[in-house]
Amino acid sequence: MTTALLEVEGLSKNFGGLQVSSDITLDLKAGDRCALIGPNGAGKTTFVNLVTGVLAPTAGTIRLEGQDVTTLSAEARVRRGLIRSFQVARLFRSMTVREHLELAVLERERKTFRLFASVRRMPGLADEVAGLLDAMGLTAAADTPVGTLAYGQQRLLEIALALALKPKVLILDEPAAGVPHSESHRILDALDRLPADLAVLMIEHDMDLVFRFARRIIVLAQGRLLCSGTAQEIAADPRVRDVYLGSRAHVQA
Ligand SMILES: Nc1ncnc2c1ncn2[C@@H]1O[C@H](COP(=O)(O)OP(=O)(O)OP(=O)(O)O)[C@@H](O)[C@H]1O
Repeated sequence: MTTALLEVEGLSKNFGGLQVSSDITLDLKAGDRCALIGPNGAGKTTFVNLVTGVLAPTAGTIRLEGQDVTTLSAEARVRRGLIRSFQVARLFRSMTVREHLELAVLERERKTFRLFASVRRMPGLADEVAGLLDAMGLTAAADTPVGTLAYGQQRLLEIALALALKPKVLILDEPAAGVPHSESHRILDALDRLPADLAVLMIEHDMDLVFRFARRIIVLAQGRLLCSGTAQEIAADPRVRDVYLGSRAHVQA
């Protein structure tokens, strides 16, 4: 039996009187390809913030490789291999794709920014960055400033940056955000090349991508785990249809 890399047990979060996450229990094992879905306001972002340490839970436990990390800082969780993809838009627009990846590798090695001038002398750095560029299909864009990248390339860089931190558990937050539907196959191709033993949890609104990527889909509704299953099981589950239709009716009301 494969041991879980991430175990979440009884996780709950209240904001004042509002319960936004309710008693969520799930786990991720090496090689998992999971997606977390649910209508707007279901609590997906809150769940990710709890797991990554941005928010403190009201109740529940989070374990990484069997160790309780519930009270650890977000940074300490990153050091233990729990990585969430982050938005390139927040980075330096004039720096190139390659420079961003070099910085991310250095960050992992805990070098400081002022050593950037000597970055290229770090043994293995160029090869590691070349490998990340290749895996994410970004080699041709290596010397492009991040500010001029197309959305699809930005999303690929976000995944590459997360991989540079050598994750064990990777949380992909909307990896196809802003990417035209016709281009989402590029994201899927890159996701197919993720390290096989990585545990991946994707939060994504593009259901086509979710259904093609995930071997297990977890559905949240009103902060609770509604059900989980394969793409076929989830697509056929009337409860899932109900929560999505219910939320649309609510939005239109
Ligand atoms: N800091 C907060 N204080 C109070 N309520 C909050 C806070 N953050 C989130 N909420 C509420 O918690 C609920 C879940 O929000 P959350 O952003 O986690 O949902 P989501 O599933 O990620 O939604 P979306 O798909 O729209 O991003 C919403 O009703 C939201 O208004």
